[in-house]
Parts: sequence; structure tokens; C-alpha cells
Amino acid sequence: MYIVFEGIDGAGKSTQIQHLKEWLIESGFKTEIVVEPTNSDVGKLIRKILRNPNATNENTQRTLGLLFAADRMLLMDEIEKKENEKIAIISDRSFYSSLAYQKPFEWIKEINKYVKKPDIVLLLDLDEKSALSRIEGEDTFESDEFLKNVRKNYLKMAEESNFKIINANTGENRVKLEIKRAIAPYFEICVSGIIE
Ligand SMILES: Nc1ncnc2c1ncn2[C@@H]1O[C@H](COP(=O)(O)OP(=O)(O)O)[C@@H](O)[C@H]1O
Ligand SMILES: Cc1cn([C@H]2C[C@H](O)[C@@H](COP(=O)(O)OP(=O)(O)O)O2)c(=O)[nH]c1=O
Repeated sequence: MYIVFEGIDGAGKSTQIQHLKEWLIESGFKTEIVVEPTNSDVGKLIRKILRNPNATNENTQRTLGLLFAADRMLLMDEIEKKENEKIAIISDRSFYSSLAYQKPFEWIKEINKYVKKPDIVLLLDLDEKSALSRIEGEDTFESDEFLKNVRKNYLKMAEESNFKIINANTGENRVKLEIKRAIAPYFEICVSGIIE
């Protein structure tokens, strides 16, 4: 099972991914986490560019689109191997992040057409102001206007691609429970309604 968390910076993805991994392991499922951008040389270059003040300009965004696609392709063999070993994979981001952050949409789709599609996409949704209030905003992408548009892109895709939209603008435990409820049917786990 290839589960993907999506959402703007500061939505709570890394936090909730840890909770979900612990819960699935407690429930008897081998589970591993992968992160985009990866720690490969391509991922390292991406993180360097993301700190540039001009990261949102058109050519840099196109370069990032290509680099994210290459970085993602490096992950595909690893994901397939884990799936063959019946390991559930939880990914912090996927090609949907490229569709939400970079453009033009059709070109981003084209350069990502060979990547594996997730079985489940959880979109942690909240407004950009609430998200930014949680993080320092060191990356150039971490700005109001930019993330407002990214959120809009996510919500548009959510309709068309059947994302599970989770309200991320509430307490950590409530978000955790909502995610459990969304995931449980896929693993035939029953979830108590109590907020732990
Ligand atoms: N439900 C929540 N309410 C308030 N703060 C949260 C919540 N979930 C996570 N945080 C905090 O917000 C910050 C960003 O969380 P993180 O999981 O790193 O988000 P992301 O991986 O989506 O960027 C962290 O400091 C984290 O402790
Ligand atoms: C995977 C991916 C991430 N990004 C952006 C989202 C983040 O701002 C940044 C990833 O840096 P990161 O520090 O990992 O942020 P986050 O914790 O929010 O994932 O790169 C893209 O623009 N396109 C992509 O395809």
C-alpha cells in the first residue's frame, strides 16, 4: 500500500506521518516512511535551490519541476521493492506536490507520467496563515501569497483525484483520529471514536 500525505508547508504532515506509522506497526503492519525531496544528491540540490530568494521565479520553478521528477524517479525502485515485501509505505509528498507547487500543469503531469500513483492520498488542508504561523518560513516557498495558491491547486486536484481531505487546522490528536478513520478500512482495522 502506497499512502501519500500532501499539503502546504506547516500542515502537519511530518507529525501525522509518525503517528500513522506507529499505529500501523502496532496493528501488525510492516510500515516504512519515504520523504520527498529525498536525501539523494538530487534532493540535496533541490533543498539548496529552495533556499534561494528567486526560487519562485519561472525558470527556477521549471528547473525544480524537472529536479523533483528526477528525484522521485530515484524512489520508484525502492517503493516497488518495499511493496513486493508487503511493507506499507507512507510518503511525505508525491508528484501531486509538483502539480500543486510547479507549473504548467500538463507539462508537470507529462514529466511525472512514469511515477507510481499512490493508493491513498491524504490532503492535510488548512489556510496558509495558520500553516505559516507554525513554521519559521525559511524556504522561499513559505510565503502567504504563494501558499494560498498552492492550497487552491490542492483543493482543485482533491475533487478530481479523490483525495481524502483532512482538516489540519485543529488539535493534533483530532487530526490523528481523522486520519485513522480514513485509513482503517484499507487495512480492515476498527477505530474507537474516542480521542486518545
Ligand atoms: N495539529 C497541529 N496544531 C498545531 N501545531 C501543529 C499541529 N501539527 C503539527 N504542528 C506543529 O506545526 C509545525 C509543522 O509541523 P510539520 O509536521 O513539520 O508540518 P509539515 O511536515 O506539513 O511541514 C511543527 O512545529 C509541529 O509541531
Ligand atoms: C515534493 C515537492 C516539494 N515541493 C516543495 C514543498 C516544500 O516547500 C519543499 C519541501 O521542503 P520541506 O522542507 O520538505 O517542506 P515540507 O516539510 O513542507 O515538505 O519543496 C515542491 O515544490 N514540489 C515538489 O514536487
